[in-house]
Amino acid sequence: MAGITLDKVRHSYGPKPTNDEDWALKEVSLDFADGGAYALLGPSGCGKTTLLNLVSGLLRPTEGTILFDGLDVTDATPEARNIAQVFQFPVIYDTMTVYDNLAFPLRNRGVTGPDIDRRVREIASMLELDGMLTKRASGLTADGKQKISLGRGLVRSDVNVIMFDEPLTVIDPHLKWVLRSKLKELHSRIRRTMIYVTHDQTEALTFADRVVVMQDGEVVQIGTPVELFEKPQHTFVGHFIGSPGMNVLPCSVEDGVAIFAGHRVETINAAGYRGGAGHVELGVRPEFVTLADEGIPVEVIKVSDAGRYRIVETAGAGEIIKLLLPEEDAVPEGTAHVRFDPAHSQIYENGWMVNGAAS
Ligand SMILES: Nc1ncnc2c1ncn2[C@@H]1O[C@H](COP(=O)(O)OP(=O)(O)OP(=O)(O)O)[C@@H](O)[C@H]1O
Repeated sequence: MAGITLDKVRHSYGPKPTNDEDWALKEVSLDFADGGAYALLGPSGCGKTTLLNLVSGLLRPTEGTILFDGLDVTDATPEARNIAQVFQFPVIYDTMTVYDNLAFPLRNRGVTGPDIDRRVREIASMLELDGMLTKRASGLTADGKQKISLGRGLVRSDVNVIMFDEPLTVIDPHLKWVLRSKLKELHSRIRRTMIYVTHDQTEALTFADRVVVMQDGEVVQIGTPVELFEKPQHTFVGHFIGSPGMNVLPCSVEDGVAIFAGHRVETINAAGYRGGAGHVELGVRPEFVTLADEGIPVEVIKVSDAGRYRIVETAGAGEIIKLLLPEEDAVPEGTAHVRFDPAHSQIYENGWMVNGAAS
């Protein structure tokens, strides 16, 4: 196992990067702790696969250094880095049996005898493949084949890190949540460093202890699922994580208090704001907006069912403000008032949380 460090790593696929857009990965410095479960989360094209391939050694960074347990591996091959990687689509040998597919990475590394049988059966049982070990892989469904791929990634006990690149894409939706929880359980059992790439927040938040949120080739926040929910350091994180995402409203700050639509709004961080030339916004998640007898006047414009809650979409001061209402509560008609929880309201300047690190 290994702790992995990226020190000022940048990557461009073109030969002479000059502009900001030329970098598929802008400067990234981060640590993946030994034995941690991480997710790289962000929309398509934000640089997740590029970052993963830099760690695995499939790509060499244009700039910067990659260390495994303090050792510089920037120029080391994927084989020398001793990693296992599971891709989006199954990578298996169709003509081999399920058993031989699972045993392959072990035999390839010189493992012999009873150790192979023990590991193969252990992994097959975890992935519920034990009933089909003697079948040829070609006869399996797409789900079954991807399970073999996962098994091949998990079977070796000597790897430094196991990396998953959108591994559940071809999996049937019903099986997805089973495998998602299974991977989490596997991580708790084997405590190997794992990095899981996805654009799906549910997958990231279920699997990872810490999530690395990316946008436009940059890491915007690294945090636990709770930290990303409660203290989004960037409005992008607020939008991208949560369903629905955080309300982001234009505001000003006067004497350390945020002003939205002429109303004073208490926040966790406006008191420390010294003012500047930046664009200031107020962020509050729908979970922390409530209906009140007085406050900011709004009109209810849409109500949708979300299980135990209803999502109530309101319009106030030309902005959409969403809130969650317990299903037993009555939906107001016409004009209503909303209130923001001061402990969960925060201001942002140019997208970044004001005094983020200090709060
Ligand atoms: N082989 C390549 N050659 C040139 N540009 C590339 C190459 N691979 C990726 N890119 C570009 O680098 C940027 C980051 O791509 P990357 O595949 O790392 O993003 P991603 O977040 O993994 O996206 P997705 O979820 O769609 O796989 C994108 O602008 C992409 O077009």
